[in-house]
Amino acid sequence: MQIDIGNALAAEASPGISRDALSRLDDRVAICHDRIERGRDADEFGYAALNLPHTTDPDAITEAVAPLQGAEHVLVVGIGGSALGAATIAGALGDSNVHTLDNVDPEHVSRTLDALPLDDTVINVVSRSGTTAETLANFLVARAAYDAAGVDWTDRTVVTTGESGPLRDLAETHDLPALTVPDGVPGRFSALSAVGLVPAAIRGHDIEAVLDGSRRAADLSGSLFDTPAYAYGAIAYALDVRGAAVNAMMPYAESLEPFAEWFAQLWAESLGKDGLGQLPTRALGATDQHSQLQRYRAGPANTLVTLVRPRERPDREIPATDREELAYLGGTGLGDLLDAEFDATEASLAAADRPSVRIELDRLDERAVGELLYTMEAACVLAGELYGIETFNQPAVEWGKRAARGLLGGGEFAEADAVDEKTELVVE
Ligand SMILES: O=P(O)(O)OC[C@H]1O[C@H](O)[C@H](O)[C@@H](O)[C@@H]1O
Repeated sequence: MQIDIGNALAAEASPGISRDALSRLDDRVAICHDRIERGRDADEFGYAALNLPHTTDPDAITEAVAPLQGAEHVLVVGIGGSALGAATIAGALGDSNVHTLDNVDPEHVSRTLDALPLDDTVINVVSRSGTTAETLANFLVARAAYDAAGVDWTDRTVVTTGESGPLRDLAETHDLPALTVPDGVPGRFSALSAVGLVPAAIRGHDIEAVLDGSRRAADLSGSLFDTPAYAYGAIAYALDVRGAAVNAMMPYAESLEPFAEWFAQLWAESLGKDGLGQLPTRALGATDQHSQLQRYRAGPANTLVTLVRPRERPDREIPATDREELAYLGGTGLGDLLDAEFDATEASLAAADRPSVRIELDRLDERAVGELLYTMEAACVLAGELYGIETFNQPAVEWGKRAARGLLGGGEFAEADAVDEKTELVVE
């Protein structure tokens, strides 16, 4: 994997960072790196996630799910960090048989359950805390659908959860295979544990190769000039403090769309604190060249565009045509066209002095997705150190969770009272 930060330099873009400032920033990166390494050595909360490439045991996961391997479909019931890692891995591997129930939109849940052959679908219910309302509600609904279809859900359910809690108890009651979310690993940093890997293992993907790829990125040095993760984290931070408050994640591969969603959670929940942090937005190349690119290039100069692509992909030829105006397309591939669009977008941003970063993966496979996930996690941890914020908590999100629970009568939560204090100015 390669990260090219050339188009984020001040000589090319505004906001951008000068080479001198980048060298000075590298001194701070070295200090942050020491902090990160201390955290990793002590397996401190959050920092422990950066040890997962070495601490996750792929054989234990494969063994636990062995009776369920070969299932045609996997339904992940989880939300946020308990769903997006698995979706990213399955997406990158082009596996459309890993489905996610995260939102509690009743129409979507019904449509998903109705479309699946439940007797050939494994449920992987995932919740670190074991208490998340959306996940538990969707799990109860899914179980009822299995019952209604005369399919025994207890034969087809794997639980991934913390050491204790309601889901752990449920696994014990029904003697379900249960994997543990490792201690010290927040949900959004857990993709390289059982949380992200169980669905891939059930579907027969090479999860050892995912971990192997992540190990390629896990050798962090103290300099941004030889650690791609630090280069990305440092550049994103430096451009944010110089005015790039938005980070548009724009992969040029449909199968990386879930990755952009995963990245958005990682970046927003980890770094959006104390009035700081970039707003991650999601875009898809080439589709969004025909919509959002207008804003990136000619709107307010507050956006860093992160372009991601595989260097190699299976191509599909565009048939030749005798129509003269289409002749340039004939005989090339759709992939060639996509690559040309990628290069054109990058150049068009540079020509307008707008910053971008180019991330290139060798190809979309297990190793590449492992490397990409780890790189972004380490980039995020570094950025958190540079901002001087607490990267691994999410108090603003917890506030909303408590308010919703209070409203549903799930306990006394002061946050729920705020709902009655809403100011209205209704126009009909
Ligand atoms: O894994 P769970 O405990 O169910 O949590 C699922 C999600 O819940 C919250 O919204 C947290 O802010 C997320 O970081 C977390 O990923």
